[in-house]
Amino acid sequence: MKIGIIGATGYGGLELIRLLHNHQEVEKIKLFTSSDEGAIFSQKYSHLKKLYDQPLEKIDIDTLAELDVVFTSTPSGVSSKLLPPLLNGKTKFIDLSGDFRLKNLEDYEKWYKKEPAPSDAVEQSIYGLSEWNKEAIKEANLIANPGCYPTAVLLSLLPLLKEDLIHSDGLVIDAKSGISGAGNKPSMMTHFSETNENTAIYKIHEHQHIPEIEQAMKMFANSNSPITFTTTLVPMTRGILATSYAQITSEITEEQLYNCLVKQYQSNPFVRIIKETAKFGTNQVYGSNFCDIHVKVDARTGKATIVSVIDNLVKGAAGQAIQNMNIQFGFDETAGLMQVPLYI
Ligand SMILES: NC(=O)C1=CN([C@@H]2O[C@H](COP(=O)(O)OP(=O)(O)OC[C@H]3O[C@@H](n4cnc5c(N)ncnc54)[C@H](OP(=O)(O)O)[C@@H]3O)[C@@H](O)[C@H]2O)C=CC1
Ligand SMILES: CC(=O)N[C@@H](CCC(=O)OP(=O)(O)O)C(=O)O
Repeated sequence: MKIGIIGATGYGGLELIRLLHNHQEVEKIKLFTSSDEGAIFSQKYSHLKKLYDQPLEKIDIDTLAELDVVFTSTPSGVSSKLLPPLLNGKTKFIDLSGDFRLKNLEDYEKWYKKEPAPSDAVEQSIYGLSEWNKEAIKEANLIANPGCYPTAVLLSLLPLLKEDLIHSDGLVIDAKSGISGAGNKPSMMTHFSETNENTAIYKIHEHQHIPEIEQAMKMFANSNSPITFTTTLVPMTRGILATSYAQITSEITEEQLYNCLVKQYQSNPFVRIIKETAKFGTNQVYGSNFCDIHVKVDARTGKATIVSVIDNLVKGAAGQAIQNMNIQFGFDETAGLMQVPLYI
């Protein structure tokens, strides 16, 4: 496999390189830049010395068209312009940004405040929630890799919504993320002195992942309710913990919710349903492609608390993108991805 990474210098790109490095099917990785053509990659990132001492290349349409698969790990508004002219060639594309996820172009404009991708490109894109869209992913030329928060939220809620074990009405989702979720460009949001010793809620009711979660709830669980979704930055580098609060449908027990999740994911290597646990946190998936899910019912309120954790850069971005490549090309789904989490 000859692979290209656009946005190789960013956090998602670096994580793609780390994971693809040990992938048996990968022969060559070309690294592209929009801002530093010719720079030796390992001089920018010393941890890659003796591994990637190659120059960064200019993004060139003809070079991209020669590759088997190209990952675009770029800010929103980039791949929507770059990829459409390339979509009918032999190269397959996996986009980590939000540019091709939302089928309703007005939603993209409203939530991302940017011009949407051309409608025919959006139409042919396949939503890459690996565990839920495998058949379509196998045939895809363009995969819209899910957002980090939607991955954590959807994997935990879809089975329960699909089986009508929880009500979609009144669903409240409170998600927390490490700072690397915001990429490598520092800002007032992510500056050390703003994030250290601080926990801050942001984009209240305005987060761009709201329409993505609602779209997928409709697509995979036939659920039409609007969600309440909030996001909080916590002072750590990696990890997402998403907690959802849902009213259970009558007479449903905790055991039934647990069994539903186990059944849904029994043949999926990266989703683990955790039953008894004194604590449940992001370190149990750190650096890995796992999504762990835990569910508890509060008999007093009739509500279920459903919690999931992922590493935003792995299952929430590069790991899921490689899992999708594996599915697309008929490789073992776990190829390059069975890291033991870095617990401590
Ligand atoms: N961080 C995360 O946890 C997750 C991120 N995502 C999404 O993935 C994408 C990448 O995220 P992340 O890696 O964190 O972002 P970063 O900001 O860390 O990196 C983005 C990279 O894109 C490149 N880039 C910037 N502008 C352009 C352009 N006009 N054309 C081509 N390349 C460009 C830059 O590299 P250079 O200057 O060398 O070209 C930059 O290093 C984003 O859309 C993000 O929202 C999705 C899930 C999780
Ligand atoms: C911590 C943090 O700032 N996270 C980012 C996630 C960005 C992202 O992944 O955005 P797209 O999926 O839309 O590309 C945020 O909340 O906007």
